[in-house]
Amino acid sequence: MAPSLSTASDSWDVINFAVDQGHGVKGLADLGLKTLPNQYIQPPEEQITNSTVVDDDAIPVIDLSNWPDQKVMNAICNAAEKWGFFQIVNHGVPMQVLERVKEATRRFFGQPAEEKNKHSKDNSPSNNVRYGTSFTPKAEKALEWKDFLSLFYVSDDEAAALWPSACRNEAIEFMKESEVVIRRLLEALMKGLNVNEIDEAKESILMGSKRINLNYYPKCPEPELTVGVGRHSDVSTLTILLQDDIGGLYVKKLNSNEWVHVPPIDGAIVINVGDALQILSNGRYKSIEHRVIANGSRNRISVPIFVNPRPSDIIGPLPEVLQNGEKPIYKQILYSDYVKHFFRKAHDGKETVDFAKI
Ligand SMILES: COc1cc(/C=C/C(=O)SCCNC(=O)CCNC(=O)[C@H](O)C(C)(C)COP(=O)(O)OP(=O)(O)OC[C@H]2O[C@@H](n3cnc4c(N)ncnc43)[C@H](O)[C@@H]2OP(=O)(O)O)ccc1O
Ligand SMILES: O=C(O)CCC(=O)C(=O)O
Ligand SMILES: [Fe+2]
Repeated sequence: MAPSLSTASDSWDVINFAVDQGHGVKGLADLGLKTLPNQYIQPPEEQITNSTVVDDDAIPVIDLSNWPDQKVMNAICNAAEKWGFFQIVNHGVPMQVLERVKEATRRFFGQPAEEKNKHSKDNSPSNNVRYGTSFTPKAEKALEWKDFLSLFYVSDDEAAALWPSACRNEAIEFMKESEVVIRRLLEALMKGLNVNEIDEAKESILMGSKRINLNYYPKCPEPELTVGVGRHSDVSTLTILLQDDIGGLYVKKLNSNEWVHVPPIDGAIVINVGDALQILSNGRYKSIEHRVIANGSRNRISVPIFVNPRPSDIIGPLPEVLQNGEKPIYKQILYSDYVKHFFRKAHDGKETVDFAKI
């Protein structure tokens, strides 16, 4: 049972309640706490302050309505090189699909903790379905103010058997409806690297597996002391991110200490390059650090689809990128080793990609 607000202000086991019993930060927020539990207080250097945020610059917004258009393809490659992040509009994924998956996310997290916790690491019958809170609580010095459901796609049959019914159909629909645009983006990015055909092997490395996460950031007491998600880059090839209208995602500008906000645009999808594509492109396309603030007045949701190599793929700089004598800066690595390395430690900015450096 959840503690009362008066119990909550005494010393009680926050970790046991939020992590082990599966109440998550939503459970903490529902208690109406007035102060942030100590376990969520981030060190000052990780707290997000206005001093490093700039508002005179923004990630590109790219209109895909005239596909295929060389100018648009160039804009995609330039954005991937200079920002690692961009937004797309007129992308072809129907608005109703986007609305349905956002609604399903709210429905899943609106359920009682006992229901959500059936999908926790300890209770889920499969590693492919995981409900949790923060990022990797056992390895973190300070927790993050976020609950998540992470769904690794294997097949429709497996999803029908294992994914939570509160959001299963909508999550699959979003994944399927975004396939065309994912392929287009990857084709454009590959052309920019002199890869003119995506054969079977490249298809596996670029988009052989997918994971969809549903993220829930409840409103937070003392939001300035914590983070929604700490500084990290994604380990994917590309991430297709749907956010609601609240805002709070910040992206680090290349070669600087400045951060820019990613403003919510109705109907837009945020795209970012992940570590796998940075490695495949030998550093040409940038997997950029990003983070999410906690919000003191409203709940926020987001739904990233991580497009990845298959776990069994070996990834390294593509031969086409090295054909003119360019030196590889990354070694060949087994993708699942890379991902395990990422998941076993707390968020630490761009450190993960060093694991693959020569
Ligand atoms: C959650 O908050 C996040 C997430 C992110 C994610 C960003 C991405 O880019 S996700 C894309 C990742 N790529 C893939 O999923 C495709 C490839 N998949 C694999 O290689 C494997 O499925 C695997 C992920 C490595 C799992 O392999 P398995 O053999 O089953 O290994 P395990 O022992 O189960 O897991 C290893 C280790 O990782 C932890 N873990 C696994 N899955 C998740 C998950 N979805 N979320 C969090 N942690 C996970 C697991 O607990 C294990 O750690 P232990 O300490 O328990 O050993 C970005 C930002 C966020 O805030
Ligand atoms: O919630 C967001 O806007 C971004 C979340 C994120 O970076 C992630 O899940 O990898
Ligand atoms: Fe991310």
